[in-house]
Amino acid sequence: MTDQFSFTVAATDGAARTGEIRMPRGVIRTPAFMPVGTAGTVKAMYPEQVKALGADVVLGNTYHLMLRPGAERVARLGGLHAMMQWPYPILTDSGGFQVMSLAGLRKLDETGVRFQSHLDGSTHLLSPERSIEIQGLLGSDIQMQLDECVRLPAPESAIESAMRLSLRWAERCRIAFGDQPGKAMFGIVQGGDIPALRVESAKALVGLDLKGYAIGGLAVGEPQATMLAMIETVEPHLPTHKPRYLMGVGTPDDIVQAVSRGIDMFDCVMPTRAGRHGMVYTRHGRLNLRNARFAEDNSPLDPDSTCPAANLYSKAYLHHLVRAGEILGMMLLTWNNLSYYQDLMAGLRKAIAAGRLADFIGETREGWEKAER
Ligand SMILES: CNc1nc2c(CC[C@H]3O[C@@H](OC)[C@H](OC)[C@@H]3O)c3nc(N)[nH]c(=O)c3cc2[nH]1
Repeated sequence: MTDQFSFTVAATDGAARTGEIRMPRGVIRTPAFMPVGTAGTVKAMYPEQVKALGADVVLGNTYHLMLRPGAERVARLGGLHAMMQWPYPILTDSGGFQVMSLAGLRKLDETGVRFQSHLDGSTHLLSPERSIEIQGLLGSDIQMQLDECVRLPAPESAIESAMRLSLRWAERCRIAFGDQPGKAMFGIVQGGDIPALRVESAKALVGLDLKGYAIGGLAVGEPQATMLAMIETVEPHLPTHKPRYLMGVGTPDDIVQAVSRGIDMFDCVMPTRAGRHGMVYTRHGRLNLRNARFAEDNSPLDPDSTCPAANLYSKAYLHHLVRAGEILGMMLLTWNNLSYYQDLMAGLRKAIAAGRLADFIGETREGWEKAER
């Protein structure tokens, strides 16, 4: 049987690539932005809308879903795709990052992470094997290894031990995942802001011959320059014929910078979370619609956008909804933001295919500067 998970690079422009990941549940056009649907929903959006905007894959999260509604329950109910009415690919994170940032009492050792639920204080063990088992129960198409992500800045000793633990956990996840045609398990490169550790992590993971490689441990408080330097450090050691996923990134500028350095996949809560708080991303930059200057601005966010949230409603109305805390405000701004992110990704894919990425990035950044003035 041909392997049902394939990645094809259609064109390159410098280190940037555009291509497709083909899986049984659908095709993921890269560079891809993956809307975050942590608890089985992309907040404030209908799944049909998310698809219509151009998203080919959404994210779920082991930590949240194992606590509520529970992985075995999701499996009994037919899996995440059926529950959330998203028949396309789903990528699930392994939960480690969340445990370290959300859970109550937690103890990390070689076995895994023991923690107390932030919902009801119940105790849980998230081991590499259990994380893969949960992702399987959810029905995830692309599963992430369990890893230890260290926030930056951090002592080199902490970064080194987390990187080595993550490598040992990658091997255990690979054994637990076994051979599931049509599904994939990605390794996660760690190593903080230390180039030698980053290279060691990348080389060891590539030695496991995984289907794809994430760069983790970034967008955890470090300056953008450090994040970009680590991408440049790791990228040459990752195979060109497999996808690269930069976890938790990022702003539109982060994304264009990382795409030009060879990243294929992104996830970030920014467009959805910011939308719920009145912040919008447009071709003309970022606007805070809570600002009184919009109270009588009858112009739409972007008349040239195909998204009704951007070309139909006035800033004044959106400002009113945000100030009034109206649910429609969250819905429209989330819709606008995800639409802008997907338009940006479509523009990047097109520019790489045409060999004009540098021009596209220049034009895009010029547009952002307009609003800031
Ligand atoms: C924001 N910066 C950032 N996010 C990161 C995430 C996803 C968080 C996960 O949390 C949820 O969003 C809040 C998403 O879950 C659906 C996401 O996958 C990471 N996940 C793992 N396993 N390892 C990392 O090194 C890592 C680093 C990150 N840096």
